[in-house]
Parts: sequence; C-alpha cells; structure tokens
Amino acid sequence: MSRVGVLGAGAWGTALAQMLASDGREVLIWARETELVDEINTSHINSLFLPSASLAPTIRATGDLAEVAALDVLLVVTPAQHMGSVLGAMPTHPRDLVLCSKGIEAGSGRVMNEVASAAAPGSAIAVLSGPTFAHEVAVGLPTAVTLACGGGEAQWERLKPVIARPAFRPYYSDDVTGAEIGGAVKNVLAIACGVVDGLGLGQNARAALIARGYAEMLRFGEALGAKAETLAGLCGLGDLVLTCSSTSSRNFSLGKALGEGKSAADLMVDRHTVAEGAHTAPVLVELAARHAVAMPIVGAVNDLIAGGDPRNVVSSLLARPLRAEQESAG
Ligand SMILES: NC(=O)C1=CN([C@@H]2O[C@H](COP(=O)(O)OP(=O)(O)OC[C@H]3O[C@@H](n4cnc5c(N)ncnc54)[C@H](O)[C@@H]3O)[C@@H](O)[C@H]2O)C=CC1
Ligand SMILES: O=C(CO)COP(=O)(O)O
Repeated sequence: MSRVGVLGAGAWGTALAQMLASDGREVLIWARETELVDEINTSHINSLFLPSASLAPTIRATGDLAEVAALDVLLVVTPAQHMGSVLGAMPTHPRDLVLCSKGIEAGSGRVMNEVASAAAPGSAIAVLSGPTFAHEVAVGLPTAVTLACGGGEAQWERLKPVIARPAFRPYYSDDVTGAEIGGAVKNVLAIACGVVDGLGLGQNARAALIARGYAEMLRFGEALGAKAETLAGLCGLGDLVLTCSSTSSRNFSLGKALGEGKSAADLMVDRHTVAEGAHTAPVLVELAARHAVAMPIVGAVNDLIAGGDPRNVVSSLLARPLRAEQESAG
C-alpha cells in the first residue's frame, strides 16, 4: 500500500489528513509549528487551525521534512506563497505530489504546478481542487473534487485508491492548468462577492457578479491553455458557487468586512489564517495584462486590497461601457 502524507497542517491539510485516515490507514502530516506537532500527536487536535475536529489516532505529525520526503504520495497544502520554499527545503521528493493549494505565486506569476515542477523535477504532479470547506471534509460530509493528473491516466490509476473515499469523490482530468486556474481565480471572485454582501447590494448583484466573474475565469483560462469544460466543473464553477455564497469562506468574509468599511491593511495584519485571494489578486492583474485578458472584477478586488473605497470601486465597475455579454473584451 502507498505511504501517504500531507505537507502543511493548516485547516485544509488537517482535514485532508483526517479524510485519508477515515479508512484506518496511517497518515503522516508535516506541521511547521512545533507545538502543533506535539498537540496532534498527544491530544489528536489542531487547536490552531481546525479546532472543531477530533483527529484520527492513525494521523501522526512530524516537523521533519525528510520524513515526508520518503513517502510515496504527498498532498501539498501549504499556502500558495510558501509552496516553493517548503518544497525547496525537502532533501528529496515523493514520486507523486498532489497540489491542494489555491493561488498564484506573487513576483514570479507561476501557478502551483510550475512552482512544484521547478522545486521537485523528478515528481509527477497532480492537482486536487473543488468545493471543499475544510470543516465539512473533516467530519466526513460528502463532496467531489477534480483530480487533474499531469502524469495522465497512469498517475490517476496510482492515486485514485489512495485518495478516493466513500464521501470524497475525485473525478479524473488531464487538465492541470484548468484545475489550478479555477481555484486561484475563484478566491479573488469570492472577495468581490463578500464586498457585495458587506455593502448590502442584494442577491441579484451577487449572482450577476458570479456569472461575470466566471466569464473572467474562462477568458483567463483560455489564454493560459485551460479547457473550458474543466472550468465548468468542480474545480471551477463548483468551487466558485461554494466560495461566493458563504461566510465560511475566508475570502468571502474578508470581502464582506471590506464592504462593511473595515480597512484592507487592518484586515491583513495579524491574520493567522490565509485568504489566498488577497495575495492572488495583484499577480492575477499583472498576468491578465500580460495576456491581454479583460478581468475588470479581479481589477476591482485588487484596487480594494490596495485600499480603494468599496463604493467608488463598485461605481466604477457599474459605469463601464455597455457591451455584448459574450464579448471577449469583458
Ligand atoms: N481551508 C479550506 O477550507 C481550504 C483551503 N484550501 C487551500 O489550502 C491552502 C492552505 O490553506 P489552509 O490549510 O486553509 O491554511 P490555514 O489558513 O488554515 O493555515 C495557515 C497555514 O499557513 C502556514 N504558514 C504560515 N506561514 C508559513 C510559512 N512562512 N511557510 C510555510 N507555511 C506557512 C501555517 O503553518 C498553516 O499551515 C491554501 O492555498 C487554501 O486556498 C483549499 C481548499 C479548502
Ligand atoms: O477553497 C475553499 C473551499 O473550496 C476554501 O475557501 P476559503 O479559502 O475562501 O475559505
């Protein structure tokens, strides 16, 4: 049986470890925080990032990257901005890396599979993404995800018995780029939907924003070589609908607080959980410009993160010239 582990003991890494351990198998999880290693091993809880879950006794935590490097399959669940440094600090890498983080690396503009391929050139890379709030997965509520395998069907055959559980259904895809873009872009759009909620603009506005945001996701994906049908699936539209309609989303909640008038700087300082969309928005604006893709909603979120007034930003969006719904200029 493949030896499996998780890199990163935030809410999502911990929930994935719990999901993997639900059939009694042993799961190793790497935690950056020493106190978390001790707590998971002795009290079987993660009070820092997923306090609601009572963890399976077959989950063992380690702070030693060499231990997780020796596994067969490693789910990589660090925040997007730290994936390169954590993978780079590992002495070797497992045969299969399954990337579960959602974001784009600031500065380089690299999507996660580019970051991972550069840090671990010998590993086969897959991307796991879909509608998956950590606290629901941790208690065994059902969901389904896209498992996009850069190693094609041979990798899918290796990974599906390791990852599938009765309440956790992976669907195969060969479109790694599409799976990554869905997760990265929806985080930014979730901030926008939170702003609409915080400003009290109504449910019509939110639905319109989801549809127009999805059009931005499709245009951007197409420019980077993603398949439209991937973005219409679990990792795109599925995750967009979830994250854009719930205060369980950190991105949505961040947007809601911005819409309610809190300052972006205050909201970002001292966060101990990650709202990836705030880090993705600036780099996504740069990439969209580089590829000549119109992404006005992403641009508006970027303006808000930079300190713009939500009412002015929404007014500017609403004042854009009227055009055909399917026009590529957005
Ligand atoms: N929480 C969720 O429901 C889901 C999260 N994700 C994605 O999973 C990724 C991780 O998110 P969460 O587990 O929710 O994180 P979290 O917000 O629960 O925890 C923060 C994590 O960041 C780590 N961290 C902080 N500074 C670091 C550094 N300098 N180097 C390396 N790691 C550092 C902490 O150790 C901790 O694991 C994100 O990309 C997120 O978008 C994806 C699906 C669901
Ligand atoms: O990606 C997620 C659910 O699929 C989690 O969203 P947040 O990071 O906004 O909480």
